[in-house]
Amino acid sequence: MNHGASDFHLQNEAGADNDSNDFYLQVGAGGNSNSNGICLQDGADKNSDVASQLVSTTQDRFIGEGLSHAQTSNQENTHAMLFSLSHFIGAPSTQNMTPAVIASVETMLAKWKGQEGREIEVFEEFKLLTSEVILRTAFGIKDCVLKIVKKREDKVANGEADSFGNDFLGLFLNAHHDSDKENRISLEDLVDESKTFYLGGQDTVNSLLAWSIFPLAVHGDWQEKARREVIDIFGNQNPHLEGIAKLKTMTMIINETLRLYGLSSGLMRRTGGEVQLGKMVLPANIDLMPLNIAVHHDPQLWGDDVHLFKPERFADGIAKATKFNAGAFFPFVLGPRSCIGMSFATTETKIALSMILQCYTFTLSPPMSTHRCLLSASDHNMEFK
Ligand code: HEM
Repeated sequence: MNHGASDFHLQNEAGADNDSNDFYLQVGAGGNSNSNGICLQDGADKNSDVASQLVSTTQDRFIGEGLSHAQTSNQENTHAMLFSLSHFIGAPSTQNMTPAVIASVETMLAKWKGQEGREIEVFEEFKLLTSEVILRTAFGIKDCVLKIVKKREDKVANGEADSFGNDFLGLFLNAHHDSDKENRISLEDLVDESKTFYLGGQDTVNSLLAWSIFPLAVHGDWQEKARREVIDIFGNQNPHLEGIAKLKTMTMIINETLRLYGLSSGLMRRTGGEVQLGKMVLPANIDLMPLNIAVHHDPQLWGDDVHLFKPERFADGIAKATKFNAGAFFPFVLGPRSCIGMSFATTETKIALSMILQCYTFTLSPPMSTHRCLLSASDHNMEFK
């Protein structure tokens, strides 16, 4: 379902009262310059027309059997990959990625300066940003994966380098050359994983950024709280990992954004054997689609204000917000097939939002009236001020 565009009116923080510094940003999660639509219920990877075509028609050819599509028959390899990748994408790697994210956000902000007074399609801007980040962090260079693989292998073989590199591709190459046959992945898998990471790292963070900036434009009080926290922690300096870990208000905002505008509406699962689900007995080999969006919008779990943007529900952490119901909040899924890019995604989002908040205030721009109708019609009761 596509909703229309959401436009933002940004003010340069340095000259917040100066009209000449004002400019408009437009957020359209549709990723399609014609529709500029925001989709409240579809998955992030399905938000853009282009992405949904890929998912529905060319996914296998394009993505192949990357981690996200690995079937249970591949699970041993998948688990081996998951184990090492989780470690790579988890805490240690956020240190490696921080300078790359900062450099990419700086490029974006420099471009915004030149665009003052004009409307900017923020979703497109974030798409470029996240694409650049993933290329810098995941592959280092933009060339064809196989060409890079060959180059790196040659270097290690000639003794010019002692490792395949510190990025995702280097990790995949290590797995490809693993001395233990059980853990080894084929070259084909390596290429598929690279494509999965490229797509996984781009559309998802792009959407999270666009959806996070949206309620902040609507709820100026939360925007101000977030800015105060950012300034308290970083001042006017670039974000650093130690400070990112202290961004409590921003974490609450991101969690509430993921709850309300979660990027995936449901998850495809197949029963491996007969299984009891509550009072139901499900036979083997049937497809299920647990709807995380339904759980995230269930008033019995979250209260009557379930449709309102209220980051304060996460003030004492996820456990308290969910009344200790572990299955009530799973934007990155729970269990062995959970998202391995979670830490990467949230860190990138926090860096980008911090740097935007340091420079600009933003409000919804006049064309948002269309959205007001759409949003209230869709029972989301967004409070527009
Ligand atoms: C806000 C950002 C993101 C969200 C909300 C998100 C959400 C999810 C969800 C819901 C799944 C489970 C899908 C399923 O089981 O059917 C998943 C899996 C996955 N995600 Fe993410 N993701 C995000 C960012 C990323 C990033 C940045 C990367 C990579 C750099 C990534 C890589 C993956 C991979 C490889 C899987 C498959 C894991 C497996 O099946 O074993 N994700 N993600």
